[in-house]
Amino acid sequence: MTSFNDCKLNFGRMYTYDILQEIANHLLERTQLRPKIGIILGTGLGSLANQLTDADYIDYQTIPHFPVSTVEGHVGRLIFGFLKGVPVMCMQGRFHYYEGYPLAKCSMPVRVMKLVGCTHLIATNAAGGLNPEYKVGDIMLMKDHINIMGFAGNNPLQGPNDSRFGPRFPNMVNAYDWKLLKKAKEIGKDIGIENDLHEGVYICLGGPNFETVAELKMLRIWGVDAVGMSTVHEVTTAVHCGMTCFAFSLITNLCVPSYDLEETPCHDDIVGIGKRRESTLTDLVARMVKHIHTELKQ
Ligand SMILES: O=P(O)(O)O[C@@H]1C[C@H](O)[C@@H](CO)O1
Ligand code: HPA
Repeated sequence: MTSFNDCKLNFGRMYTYDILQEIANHLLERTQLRPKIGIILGTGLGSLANQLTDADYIDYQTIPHFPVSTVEGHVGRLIFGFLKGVPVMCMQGRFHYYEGYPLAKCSMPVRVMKLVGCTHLIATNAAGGLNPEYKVGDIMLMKDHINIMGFAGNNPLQGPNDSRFGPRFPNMVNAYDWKLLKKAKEIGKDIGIENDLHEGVYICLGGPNFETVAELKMLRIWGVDAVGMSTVHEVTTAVHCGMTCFAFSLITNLCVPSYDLEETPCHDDIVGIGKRRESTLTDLVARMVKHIHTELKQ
């Protein structure tokens, strides 16, 4: 018979407050930096980390209780460094549900960010563009998400609630900070990408398969603009523990609900688009980081 403890393990709830504090303390011993901003780099977006200076690199496998990244394009290390002079904590590689990790484990690093002292989360991802106006290489600022896995009873906050992180029933209205969204649109204009910039609704599916035509048709009716396999559980966890969130999707492929397609999504192409858009994405993130840093000082 399955015991309560087995359930806790199965659902990734081995990440108690004490364990997460142990991880955070371990990290704080390995770096002098005390960042307020945590960044998660999505598929193909990892090279943004190359812009960090005076950095401390901490491989996931050297951190107690940390999982490893198993997906190509996700290096698997934490980087504490300066992005254009602002200290940040950056995940170069994230954890996905399809890798076999429970959602609470996938989003565990967000709680570690919180315990390290981060007040803000910037999450990025590669996603398929379902909105017919989107082009490959566009950026979709996330204004909202649909937590379909949560609808199906799979949520990173499931299980006993530890109120040191947040309330039992957190509010998800305005999960994505509208002031940061507005700022990102201004920055988009400043750097001349306003024609490639959208705001929209993201959905995280379990993956690892891409979607069927029938699924894409359904998601369009639901008002989804971009389809991916991450971020929602990370943002849910961040909002629960009171972090301010900003997130965007790089549109790496088009999700066309048709059976007559010459091209279908492919992971290698998805990784490649991130590399192609590296300088724009770095510029956007760096300017957002600078803005948040300035706001925090006021
Ligand atoms: O980590 P993200 O959400 O950026 O990765 C997306 C979803 C899959 O992991 C992968 C598919 O190529 O890219
Ligand atoms: N579907 C789901 N996840 C994705 C896609 C997609 O088309 N592209 C990048 N991540």
